[in-house]
Amino acid sequence: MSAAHDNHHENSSLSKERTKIGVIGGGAWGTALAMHASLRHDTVVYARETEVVEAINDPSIRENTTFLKGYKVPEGLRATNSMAEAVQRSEIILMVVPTQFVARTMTDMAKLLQPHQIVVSCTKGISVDSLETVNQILTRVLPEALHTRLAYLSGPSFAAEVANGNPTAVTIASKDDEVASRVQDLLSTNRFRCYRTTDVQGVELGGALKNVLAIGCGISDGLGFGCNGRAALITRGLAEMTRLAVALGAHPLTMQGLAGMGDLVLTCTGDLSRNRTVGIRLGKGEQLKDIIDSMKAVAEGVLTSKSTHQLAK
Ligand SMILES: NC(=O)C1=CN([C@@H]2O[C@H](COP(=O)(O)OP(=O)(O)OC[C@H]3O[C@@H](n4cnc5c(N)ncnc54)[C@H](O)[C@@H]3O)[C@@H](O)[C@H]2O)C=CC1
Ligand SMILES: O=C(CO)COP(=O)(O)O
Repeated sequence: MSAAHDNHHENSSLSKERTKIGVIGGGAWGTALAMHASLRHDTVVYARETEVVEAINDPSIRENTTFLKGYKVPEGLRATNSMAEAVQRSEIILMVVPTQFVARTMTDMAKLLQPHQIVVSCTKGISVDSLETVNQILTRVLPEALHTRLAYLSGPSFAAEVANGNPTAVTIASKDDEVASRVQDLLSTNRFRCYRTTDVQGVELGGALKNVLAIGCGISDGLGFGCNGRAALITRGLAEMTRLAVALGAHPLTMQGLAGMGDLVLTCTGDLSRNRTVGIRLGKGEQLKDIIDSMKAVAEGVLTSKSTHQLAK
């Protein structure tokens, strides 16, 4: 099967191997992925916020009450305020911080990493300052020995649904297929199906660009434009995403997979989307600053729309 597609992963080959996983970032997605990983592996999540660590570890709470309220974490999951603890013990490190903090966080992490470890970015955005994708940031700030140890997880996956154990499928991208395959093996379960590809650029751009269109669809819905308008935005939006991504080196078929169309449809239609919610509120007449100020969570599409505009020009 072509490496540019989501490669099918047979259920029968689900591995039971156990390893150590560290998750960097205790927001909604970091927490949901840590909850998922802890069902199979010895997992520690690093969070900056003391209250997040305390609430997850407190036997009477066992929830990330700040970013993912309402979902009890599995028994084995532990949180820490020490990045070194989460990184140094782990074979796989899931990096789940918003785009604007990736460079700083990974510069701190660089001195803790060993070349046998694998770093999986689960972030979806394009830097507004440098117009870099996360892959470009990581290859700039991490030592060369780690450049082949990088992977990217993307696709339609609301944190709350993963935390709830709902069926989900994602794509794992790495320029080194063995690295993608290792991550695929270790993260797959019968409720969380991982496909894989070597098209890092396509997977990253799909995940970043769909957030911009989700804001657009939200605006359309907020204005009451209805289903016709939304379907037009999704369809023509996918064509625009594909043109930009291909111009930047992506494989066009990646945009038809989970990290492209899959996540675009989810985020443009699903009411759990923060980006879509920002758009709906804009469409109803609120000011962007007021919307952002009222949110604890990040809506990556706001800054990525600026980056995308620059890249398109
Ligand atoms: N929430 C979701 O359903 C999904 C989110 N993602 C992506 O995951 C990434 C992280 O998002 P969430 O976990 O949802 O975050 P969130 O919006 O729930 O929480 C904000 C995060 O930003 C971190 N943060 C705030 N200030 C910081 C700083 N100065 N330095 C470092 N980190 C700081 C917080 O610690 C927290 O982890 C984003 O790129 C998002 O697009 C991807 C798939 C699903
Ligand atoms: O990327 C996501 C689901 O795949 C989450 O989207 P939002 O950030 O818009 O909530």
